[in-house]
Amino acid sequence: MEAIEELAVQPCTSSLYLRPFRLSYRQNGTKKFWDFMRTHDSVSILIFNTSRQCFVMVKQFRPAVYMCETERHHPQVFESQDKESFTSLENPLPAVVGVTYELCAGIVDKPGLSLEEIACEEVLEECGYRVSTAELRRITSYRSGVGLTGSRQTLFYAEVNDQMRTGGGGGQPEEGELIEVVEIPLGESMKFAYDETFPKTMGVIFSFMWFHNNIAPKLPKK
Ligand SMILES: O=c1ccn([C@@H]2O[C@H](COP(=O)(O)OP(=O)(O)O[C@H]3O[C@H](CO)[C@@H](O)[C@H](O)[C@H]3O)[C@@H](O)[C@H]2O)c(=O)[nH]1
Ligand SMILES: [Mg+2]
Repeated sequence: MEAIEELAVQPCTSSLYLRPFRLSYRQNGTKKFWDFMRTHDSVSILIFNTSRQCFVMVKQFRPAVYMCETERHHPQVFESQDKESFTSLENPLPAVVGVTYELCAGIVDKPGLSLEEIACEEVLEECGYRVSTAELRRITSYRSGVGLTGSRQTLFYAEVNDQMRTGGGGGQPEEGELIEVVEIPLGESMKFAYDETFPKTMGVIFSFMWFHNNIAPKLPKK
C-alpha cells in the first residue's frame, strides 16, 4: 500500500467524482456567494467481530490527506500551476502520512441499489465478510463536510463472526482499490479513538462511542 511513486499534482478541471459550483444568493438583504462541490452520498459500516471481540476497519492511502500533509511541509505546493501542467513532487513525504483508519465505506453511485445493498457490497469487497441487508442496523445519517460538499453519509452497524469471513476483502483491484483490513480490539477501542497518532475519520470516533453506549452494556460477559 505504501509504495507510492511518480507523484504529480495538477488542477482538476473535470471529474467523475466531484464538480465545483458557486451559489449566489441574498440573505437578509446581503448579497453572498458560496462555493461548494457536488459529490456522491455515501454509506459507512461499523463492523464488530463477535468471535474475536474486535472492530473490523480499513486503512487506506488518501491522496487528499497526503496533500494536506505535503502542504504543511511545502507551503508552495499548490501554487503557480497552469491548467494543463503536472507539477512533479520532488522528495515526496513517505506515503504513510496519507494513510488513515476508517470505517468500511463506499459512495452511493449505483442507482438501482438501496443504501443497505450498497453497504453489504462494501462489507464484502473491503472487509471480506458476507452480511445480508437484514443483518444491518441503521444507526443514523449525518452531513459530512457541510461547508464543502453537504453530502449525506448513512451509518450502519453489522455484527459478524469468523464463519462469515470469505477470506476476501481488500477492495476491488480492478477499480484500483488497495485496502488493508485492520482489527481494533474492543478493550483498546476508546484509547485508539482519542489517540491522535492514528489518523482517522470522525465516523470512527462517533461510532465507537455509539457502540460503548448501546451495544457494549448488552454484550455477554466473557
Ligand atoms: O478521485 C477519485 C475518487 C474515487 N475514485 C474511485 O472511487 C472509489 C471510491 O471508493 P468507495 O469505497 O466507493 O468510496 P470511499 O472512498 O470509501 O468513500 C468515501 O467517499 C465518500 C464521499 O466522498 C466519503 O464521504 C466517505 O467518507 C469515504 O469513505 C475508489 O476506490 C476509486 O476506485 C477514483 O479512482 N478517483
Ligand atoms: Mg471505501
